[in-house]
Amino acid sequence: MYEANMLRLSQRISNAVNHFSTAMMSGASASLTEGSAIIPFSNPNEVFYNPVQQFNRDLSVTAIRAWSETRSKKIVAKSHHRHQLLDQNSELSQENLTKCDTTHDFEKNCSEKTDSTSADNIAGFTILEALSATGLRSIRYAKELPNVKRILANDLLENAVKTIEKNVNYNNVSDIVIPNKGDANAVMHMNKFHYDVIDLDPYGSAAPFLDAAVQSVSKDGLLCITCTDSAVLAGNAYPEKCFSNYGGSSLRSNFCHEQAVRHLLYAIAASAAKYGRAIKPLLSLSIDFYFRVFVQIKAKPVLVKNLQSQSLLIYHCSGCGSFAEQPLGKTSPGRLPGTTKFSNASGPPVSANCEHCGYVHHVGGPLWGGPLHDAEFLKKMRAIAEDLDPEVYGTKRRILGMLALADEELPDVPFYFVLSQICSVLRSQSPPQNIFVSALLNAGYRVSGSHAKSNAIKTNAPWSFVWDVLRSWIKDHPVKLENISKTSAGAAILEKTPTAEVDFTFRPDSEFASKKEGYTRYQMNPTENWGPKSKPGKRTIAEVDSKS
Ligand SMILES: C[S@@+](CC[C@H](N)C(=O)[O-])C[C@H]1O[C@@H](n2cnc3c(N)ncnc32)[C@H](O)[C@@H]1O
Ligand SMILES: [Zn+2]
Repeated sequence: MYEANMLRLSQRISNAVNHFSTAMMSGASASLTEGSAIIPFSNPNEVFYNPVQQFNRDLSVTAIRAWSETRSKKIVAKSHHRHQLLDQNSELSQENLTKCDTTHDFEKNCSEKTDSTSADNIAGFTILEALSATGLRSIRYAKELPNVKRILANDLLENAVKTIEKNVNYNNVSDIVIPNKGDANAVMHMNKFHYDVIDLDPYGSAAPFLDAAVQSVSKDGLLCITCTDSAVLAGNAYPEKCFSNYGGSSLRSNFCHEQAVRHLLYAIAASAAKYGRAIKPLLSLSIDFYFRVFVQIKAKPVLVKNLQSQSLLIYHCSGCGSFAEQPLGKTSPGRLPGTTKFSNASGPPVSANCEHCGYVHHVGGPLWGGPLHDAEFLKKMRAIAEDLDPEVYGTKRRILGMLALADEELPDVPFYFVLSQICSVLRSQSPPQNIFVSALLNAGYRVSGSHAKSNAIKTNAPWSFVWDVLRSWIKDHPVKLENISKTSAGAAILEKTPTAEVDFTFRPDSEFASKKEGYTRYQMNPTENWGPKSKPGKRTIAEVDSKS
């Protein structure tokens, strides 16, 4: 199944790019089809195109559809409610009608109000693609998203904007997509609360654009944000750079990919908070070499108060890899019913040295500690994805796989460990994953995988129990003590005898549901040079070919 999926994906990339490069070499004009868009090329160096990001674009079309359908439903429900209120008070309705007849301005206002309940106006929304390159994404949005009213396809470069114009005309979407030359930040700062959807897909980090984006997006609008600077966000070499770009220090850890997503969400939330806006992450993913989040912006200052308790530091043991969260704030019920009290959290959750192995902790963060995804949104998106035409959406199976994984993640448990990696601390063979998971479930703990890493385990079980499970396993599957250094973290953990009863009886629910659904769950890098694409002008046909 996995090989077949890989082959299909490689073939799609190869077909798209071969079509392009073969025609180029013969001097003929060439075009590339992705989704419903066709992009003609005359020179591979003139613009940016990264075929491996088709997943990002397919996923984004699906996510924006899910957001817009939910939004339309809410607007219709609100409008019905308003009409019901008006009907109940016929006197007031009559008064309004009379005023409409007599006052020009009010008439206009009334007709706008009437229009605003018509199906088109209710669902219509605007998009800013702030860093557009070829316009491919905007063209796909125009063709594939029902009810999109207007899209501004913006780029800083003259050449890129010319290409966007050419592509927009070629695809007959000039009634919807407006090419624009401008600095993304200037465009957003000049249009506060303006765009219903803002898509940021930069080279590297989106950090320089966050402050403008959180202000330019409309109330309940959607931010779709990519970051490809994974060395900063998920690596351990640049904690200071992560701190300056995203407001939190990165750590070397097995959970670095989820940590990266949480750094990005924290940076968006911290930017938004300054303007009385709060974030609601709808879907937050670590994908291949980049991160992509879909975040709704709520213009409710009262929600901003939660940011302190939704932010956390992470203590990570340098010896055994165990970790503990330190929330920065605490909420509790206020004195008056329905109110909330906000206060500082108590801590720290660990001592200077790890209680399990004695090594020191490193501190990372602050980062976003709230949920990564919204369950309702995932349900909606999965339903939409089920109906996608695989001929148009070449990455449909992967979208379904990724959404299934995201959907089963424990929403209130940040981070995860990888069984083989904690076993290597003890120089032990890994128990089968389902047996290990069964032991946690049998003890009453919750367990899930993570979309961010295959074989990851998220659990609310305390580390003391996790180590006891492995100590109990080792009793029946002994390790060679001579292979373990006396000063190692593993030796310190194995010195202790297990105190908890561990029941390894197999549980059917230890097999994660997403596995059974047969979708592409974890994509391996299918091509050479898999990664972010270089800027235009730096590529050759050979480089483009090497993708095939
Ligand atoms: C990674 S590409 C965008 C790819 C595109 N979104 C897609 O899906 O194919 C980044 C683009 O951002 C543009 N860019 C870089 N800095 C910018 C800025 N400050 N304002 C507007 N555009 C900018 C670059 O010219 C480049 O075309
Ligand atoms: Zn430790």
